[in-house]
Parts: sequence; structure tokens; C-alpha cells
Amino acid sequence: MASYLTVFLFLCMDVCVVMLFGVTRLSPLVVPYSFTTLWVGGLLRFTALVLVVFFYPASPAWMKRTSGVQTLAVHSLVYPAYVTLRWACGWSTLELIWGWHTWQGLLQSYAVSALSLLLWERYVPSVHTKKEEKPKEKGQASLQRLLGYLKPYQGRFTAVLLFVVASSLGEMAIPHYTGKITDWIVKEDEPDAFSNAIKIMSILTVMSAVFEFVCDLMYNITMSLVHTAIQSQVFESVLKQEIAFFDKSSSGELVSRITKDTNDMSESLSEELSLLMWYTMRLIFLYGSMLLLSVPLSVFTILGLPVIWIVPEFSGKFYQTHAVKVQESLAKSNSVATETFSSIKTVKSFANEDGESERYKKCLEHTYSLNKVEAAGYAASTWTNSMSSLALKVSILYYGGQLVAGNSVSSGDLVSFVLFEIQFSHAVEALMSYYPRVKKAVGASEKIFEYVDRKPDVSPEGSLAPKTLRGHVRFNNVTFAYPTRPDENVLKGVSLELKPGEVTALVGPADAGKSTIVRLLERFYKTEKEEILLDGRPLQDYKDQYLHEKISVVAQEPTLFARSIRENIKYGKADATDEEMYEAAKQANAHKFISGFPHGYDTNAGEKGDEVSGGQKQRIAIARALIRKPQILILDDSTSDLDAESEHMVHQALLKNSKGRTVLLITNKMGGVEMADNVVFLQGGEVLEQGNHDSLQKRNGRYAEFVRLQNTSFHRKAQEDS
Ligand SMILES: Nc1ncnc2c1ncn2[C@@H]1O[C@H](COP(=O)(O)OP(=O)(O)OP(=O)(O)O)[C@@H](O)[C@H]1O
Repeated sequence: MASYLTVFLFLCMDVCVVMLFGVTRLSPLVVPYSFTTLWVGGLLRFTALVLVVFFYPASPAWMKRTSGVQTLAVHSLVYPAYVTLRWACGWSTLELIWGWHTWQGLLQSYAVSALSLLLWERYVPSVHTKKEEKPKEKGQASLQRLLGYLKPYQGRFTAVLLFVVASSLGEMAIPHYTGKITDWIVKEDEPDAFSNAIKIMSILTVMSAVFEFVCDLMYNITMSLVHTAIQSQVFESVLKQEIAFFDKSSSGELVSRITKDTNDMSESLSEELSLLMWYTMRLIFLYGSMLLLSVPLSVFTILGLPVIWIVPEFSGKFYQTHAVKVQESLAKSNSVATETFSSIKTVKSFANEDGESERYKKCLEHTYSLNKVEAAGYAASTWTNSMSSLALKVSILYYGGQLVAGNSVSSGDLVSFVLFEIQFSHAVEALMSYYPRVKKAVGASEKIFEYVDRKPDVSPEGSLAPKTLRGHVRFNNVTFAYPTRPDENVLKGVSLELKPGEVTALVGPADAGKSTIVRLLERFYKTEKEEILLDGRPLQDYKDQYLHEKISVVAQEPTLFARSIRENIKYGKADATDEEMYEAAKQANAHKFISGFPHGYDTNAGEKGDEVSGGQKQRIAIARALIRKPQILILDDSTSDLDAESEHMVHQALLKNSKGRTVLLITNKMGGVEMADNVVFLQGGEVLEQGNHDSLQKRNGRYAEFVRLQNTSFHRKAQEDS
């Protein structure tokens, strides 16, 4: 209520001041001082309004800010300023100078004030806010970074820009010479003018087309280079992240970021940016040509532009927010599809095709509901663009007609102007409709840059890479929880030792934390500095590449790549010879079956190794670990799919060839455990017993009980099988 009262008070005061000065024009005293009266009137109006704003207790706070005072100044002084400007240009001011108190004048000043307030709020940072140093808007920063990718190709872009300039200039020929031809038709006094105009117009138009062709070619090639650079940078950044990051993000989402989002972003850079460049250049030349033809008409055109700038910005913002949401939802749908296809066998064996389809459908429905809002945003944004430019067009035609009637411009010039103006408003309209699309791509780029900027949460890489490594590992009271479940300690004060030249068996029931110990040794997760030592030095101090060369792990469920067996065994060690590959395969008891395949080592292993059996997959994975000749070899239940004979052969070969090597064997099969020099029994994340198999058996503690249970279940299983 109070704010309505303020507005009412404000209007009353304003109208009264203006009308009061309207009365003064009747006084013969002020007639010779028309300009002074105008300005004094404006200043008094300003003072009166400022007094109302600052002394009326219920006036809105924003009016007391700098932007509010600026608006009042514009509101009060725009009319005197406009009249003075006309006077300076030598145009008639007689009617205006005494007509500022009219209702028409009043309404005009309100419209201008509203517009100026909008502009000031948007584009002109006020004196106070400047001091506060606003942080850059996210979208703006992303756009700057996107443009940063173009920097290495500055030379090419300068050439492209020159071609754009030449081509846009050539495009001015048609409207320009159409006007000349109109004048010739009206006057009929220059017989050669017609053919000359046609000739020059044709030459310039053809030249413009050639420039456009060269420019497009050069531009598109350069943009493909930029796209490749962005995509590989995103891929590299994602690969550098710590394992916990991959635990949290699904592979579908990651793939969508790298492919779809980078594509969207590159499209904006190539297609939209190119159009942006073309239309901006055209806009400059068109406006230049319009100015040459008629300054008042051009000024009138430009006055209407702020309206068609501001309106699309509002609708574009709404659209951008929804575009980001659609991207996220799409990434989710992608991850569901990727997960389903990568586990298709499990899906089918549980006959859950309908369940997965339903899950995917739900994701798509969510995307669809967001898409509808996004589409409405896009439609609203383009509709507001074209409506605002249509309004501008109609008013320009109206004003242009008046100027022609007053003989201010010739008919030919008016024709040219109208043609220029049509192209001009089309260019503005086009730029405005590209704005939301560029914003959409900027939205996509924000997500991508999140990945590029993300610092992997790992300890800074060490520099240690000693020539010889003994492979002595010590865990000192290690307590660990996964980052995704920080409150759940998986390891609780684990202390153990892996000695060079010895085989240590890590034994324990499911979920004891055995694989977690391996993941920590691989440095996949962060631990305290002194907790894990390798040859007496903290594990973090070693170079990453060095560490993974010296430690080889055969995981519980090894993953093979959809490449040849040769490439799988030599994975990460492409310089290994074929002899070394055969040797590793023999030790892993794999050479025989691989040689039996029709294509031998060139046989494709299939996606995730699906074209070989579980046991074969494990043996190939063991060969892949052995070819690196690691100082520390870790076998994490990696012979579970082998028959007893194969397993025995693998173990024998490993023991024979592991002189001086540290071996960690995670298994619950007693055959392997009995061969070990040392046994560590882990349960619930705690080391309960340590020693060799016989001594632990004699102790008759938890380990012995576990062995008994293992044997009982083994015998029962054997009986059931027989
Ligand atoms: N990436 C992870 N994020 C969160 N928790 C995890 C993660 N990996 C494993 N865990 C949890 O840690 C605990 C120990 O898992 P781990 O794989 O180390 O056990 P394990 O002894 O190797 O078991 P198994 O013999 O069944 O393979 C389990 O409770 C498991 O749910």
C-alpha cells in the first residue's frame, strides 16, 4: 500500500512541477530565456523528485540507490537535453521548447525513464557497485574461455575476418544500386547510369560470394581443429581424476560430457559464432550505409534497438537455465543405456529387459518434461525477438514516409534505406535468435569446464624413481574409509609386511577389506603419509608412472579390452618383444590355449574379454601383469576361475620365476595359501592373525577355524557336484 502511495505522490509532484513551468511560458519575462527556463525547469523537477524520494519515509529503497537517482536525472533532464541536441544540430526546436509540459511530453519522458532504468540496471554498473568488484558471471567466464581456444589460430581468424569484411561490403551493392536505379527511373536524365549500376552491382556481388566461399572453407577447417583440441583436453582431464571421482560418476555421464556436450559447444563455436561474426559485420556496414542516406531515420532506428536487445536477454536467461537441466537429464539417460548394454548378459539372465526399458523410459520422460519447458523458453525467446523487431520496422516505415512527404530524402534514397533497414533488422533479429543458442552451448561448456578445472583429489605426485627397488612393503596402522562412505572404516588399524622374495597370502572372509589393501597399494585412494611405506619411503613419494611399472596387479575380475590378445598382453608396454610376450603367456599357462586359436595371438578378446572363457581371461590378465616383470606382483583372487591343475601350474611357474619378487596372493583356496611363506588373516578390516600356515593352524585360532570352514564347504560342494 505504502509503495502505491509513493508512486501516486511521485506522479502528483512531477505533474505539478511540469505544469507549473508550463504556466511560466505565458509570462513575457521568460520568453527571451527559453533555454534557461527549460533547463531550470528540468533541474527543479529533479530536485523536487529527489526530495520526495529521500524524505518520504515509505519510498522504495532502490530509488535511493545510485541507479534510482540516475533514473530521476534522466527523467527530468532528457527533454531539455533532447531539445538542446536538436538545436546544436541546427534542427527546429521552436515547437518543442515550449511544449515540454504537454501530456505527450510527459508520457514520453516516463517511457524513456523506464527504458533508461532497465539499461542502467543491466549494462551500466553504478559508481557504488563498481567498488564492490562483482565476480564474473559463470556464463561470461565460460564464453571467454571458449574464445580462448581460438587464440592459437589468431592468424587464420584475422584472414577470416578480412574475408568477412570484404564479403559484407560487397553485399551492400544490391540495395545501394537499387536506389540509384530508382533515381534513374524517376529522373531519366542519365542514360548510362542504369547499365553502369547493373554492371558494378553484379561484379561486387560475385566478388562478395567468392570471398564468402573462401572464408567459410577456412573457418570450418579451423573450427574442426579447435573442436579436436577441446575434446582431447576434456578426455585427458577426466583420465587424470582420482578413482574416487570415477566411483561417483557413471561412465555414461562421462561419455556424454566428452561427446555430446563438447559437440554442442563446438557447434556454437563454429556455426553460431560464424553467423554472429557475419551478421555483426553486416550490421556495421548496413548501419554505415543507412547513416549516409538519412541521419534522422538512422537515429530513429537505433533508438528502437535497446528494446530488442533487452527483451531477448530476459527470455534467453530462462532458456539457458533449462538447457543446462536438459543436458544433465540427457546424461542420466545415457548412463542408464550404457550401463544396460554393458551388462546385457546379466540383464538377460535375470529377464529384466522390461525393467531396464522402464528405467530408461522414466529417464526419457523426465528429459521430455524438461524439453517441453525448454522448447517453450526457446519459442518465447524467438517470438519476442521477432515481435520486437516487427514493431521497430512499422515505426520506421511510418517515420520514413513522413520524411519523404517533407522532401527530406529522395525517393531513391528511401528505397535504398528501406532495403538496408530490412536487412539490418533481419541481422538484428538473427543475432537475437542466435543468442539463446550460444547461451545453450555456453551452458554445456560450463559443465565441461568443471571437469577441465577439477583438480584430482590425490596427494601431489612424488619424484622418487630409484634404479633398483627391493619391493619391501609395510602397512603401519592403516585406517581407511572410502570417500563415498566416509563414516564407514573399511580398514581398522591394519599393520602388515610384504617382504621381497616372499609370497604373502592374504586370507579372510568376504568384505574383510582384502581388495581395499590392494587399491591402497596402487595409490588409488589417499592415505596418511607415513601409513604405507615402500622400501622405507612413503608410497606417495614415488613417481606415479614408476610405481605402476613396479607393481602389477591382476584384479579379481580382470578387464580385457576389445582388441587382440597380443595388444591385451602388451597393454601399457607396447615396446615389449614377442619373445617376452610368449614367455609371460607360458608362465601364466596361457600360451597353449592362445596358440590353439585360429588367429593365435591376433584373436580378438571381445568387449571386456567376453569372447574368451573366465579362466582364459584370468590367464591372459596374469600374462599382462607378468610381461612388465614387476618387482611386486599382486594376484587378487585371480585364479578363482581356473581348474585345480591350471591353478597349480600357474602357481608353480610364478614361484619359480619370482626370485627376489614380492608376491601378494589374495585367495581362500588352501592350495595357494599353503605355498605362501607368510599368511595374514584379515576379518572385518582388522588383521587378526599372522604367521605361516602351519604355525597358524597349530595356534588353532580364528584362522584355523576359517580353514576348517573352507574345507567343510569345499567337501560339501564336491559331494554335491559328484
Ligand atoms: N569403491 C568403494 N566405495 C565404497 N565402499 C567400497 C568400495 N569398494 C569396496 N567397498 C566396501 O569396502 C568393504 C571391503 O571391500 P573389499 O572389496 O576390500 O573386500 P574383500 O575382502 O576384497 O571382499 P571379497 O573377498 O568379497 O572381494 C566392503 O564392505 C565394500 O562394500
